[in-house]
Amino acid sequence: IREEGPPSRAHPKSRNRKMDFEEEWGLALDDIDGKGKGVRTTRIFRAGEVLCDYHGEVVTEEEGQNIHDSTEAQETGYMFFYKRPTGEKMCIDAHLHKCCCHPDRQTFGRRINHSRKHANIRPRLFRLNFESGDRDVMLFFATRDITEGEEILFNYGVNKKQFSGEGLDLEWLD
Ligand SMILES: C[S@@+](CC[C@H](N)C(=O)[O-])C[C@H]1O[C@@H](n2cnc3c(N)ncnc32)[C@H](O)[C@@H]1O
Repeated sequence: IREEGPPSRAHPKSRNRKMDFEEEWGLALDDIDGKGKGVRTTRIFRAGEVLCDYHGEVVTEEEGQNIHDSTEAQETGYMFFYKRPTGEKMCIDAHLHKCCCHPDRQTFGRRINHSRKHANIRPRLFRLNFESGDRDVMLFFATRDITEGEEILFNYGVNKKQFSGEGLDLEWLD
């Protein structure tokens, strides 16, 4: 997954603390024919709205490549390579199912499938200030109104050669 690059909304009032935030926010994990897992909306999202982030550990491209090369092939699809406006090449590593900041729950960004032709969200890079310091955050925005129950998809911006680890049957990489 490769991309270049504030609005954030207040968290909705918590109705059920056990519910994953993103489920409450309007996203749910689902089995998608021929794609494994994917993410669907559970409410309408308006064009321009933020759906979620691509959550993971921010590392340099080189570190990301090393992790990629030493990780099982089926886990290597969970890495988002991008370039900062300053030109630095970086990677958000989400190959682990749970991250160290949310060890009790899964995040949805890593489960979003690819489509070039039917993408309905797009990633944008932000540099946000946290108590722990400034951090890169990749947010997904709706590119059009999205109805309830739609699968959310974004353009990975990769070609078949970059996915050679998965074999030659990559018709899905439209
Ligand atoms: C970031 S993961 C997406 C979530 C993944 N489907 C899962 O079950 O965890 C990327 C991997 O999902 C699969 N994938 C993504 N988009 C797809 C599509 N349009 N059709 C089929 N498989 C897809 C590929 O195996 C890819 O390496």
